[in-house]
Amino acid sequence: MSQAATTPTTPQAPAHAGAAACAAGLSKVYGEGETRVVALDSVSVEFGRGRFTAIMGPSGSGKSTLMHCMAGLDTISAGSARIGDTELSRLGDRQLTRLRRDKIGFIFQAFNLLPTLNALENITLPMDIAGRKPDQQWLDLVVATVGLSGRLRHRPSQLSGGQQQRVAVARALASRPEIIFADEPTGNLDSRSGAEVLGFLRESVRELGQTVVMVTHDPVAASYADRVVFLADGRLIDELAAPTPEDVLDRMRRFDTKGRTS
Ligand SMILES: Nc1ncnc2c1ncn2[C@@H]1O[C@H](COP(=O)(O)OP(=O)(O)OP(=O)(O)O)[C@@H](O)[C@H]1O
Repeated sequence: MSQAATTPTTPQAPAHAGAAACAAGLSKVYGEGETRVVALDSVSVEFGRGRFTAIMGPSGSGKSTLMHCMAGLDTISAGSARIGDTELSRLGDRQLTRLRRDKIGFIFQAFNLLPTLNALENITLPMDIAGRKPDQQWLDLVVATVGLSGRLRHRPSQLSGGQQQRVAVARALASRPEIIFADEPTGNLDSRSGAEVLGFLRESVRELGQTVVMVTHDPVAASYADRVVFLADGRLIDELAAPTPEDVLDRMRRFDTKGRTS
């Protein structure tokens, strides 16, 4: 990565009780010698409880790496990453697996549903695997919120792309995780289905108090969030509150210009 990264505008963010997740001085280095890549360079950020945060930045800026490190899917090289009060670097593999299962919901670009199970079975699968009984009232609320009540017996192949992603959203919400990480959740959807899925994510934050962190390239998708944080060259360089698509686009253009002239 370039050494000429822009000065971070966000102050070092210490862990505090109100954050669903937080990173402090988080660095991630891949490879060594000539293949060494600093994917994250001392990133400090908090993801507030009950808030919807979008992570944006150019290709290769470290968005997925940040998400993977925060979700315990990848190890960190320096600094700290916490989910709630739990410091991830202190956990062994089995504890990390349990943490991901019990505290984190995931939504990916590919819906990752099991084709032989119907919508309801897909939604409750992670809890079935964990041997946990779903809270029926909560499950009913989640299913109603994402508008799937009439589709629960359908298999993924009998659902549209947007409906399949809504099943994935419901699956992520079903266990009431501490935090949901979504990686380009609308990347495979047309704009109308994408808007629906983003609307449901937004509603899960507003109505159900869920915490959502979403990686996206799309300024319109980012505008559904309460806050956008921007990465460039592995550093957190800026953030926007209550973003409109125009604000986000404008900010991205400015970074582009800086990148070309520096
Ligand atoms: N497993 C890996 N081994 C080596 N380098 C990696 C690995 N994963 C990511 N990188 C490098 O780390 C940097 C950040 O990658 P990352 O995938 O986090 O970026 P991104 O912002 O999510 O990009 P995109 O928008 O293209 O998905 C890139 O330079 C990438 O090449």
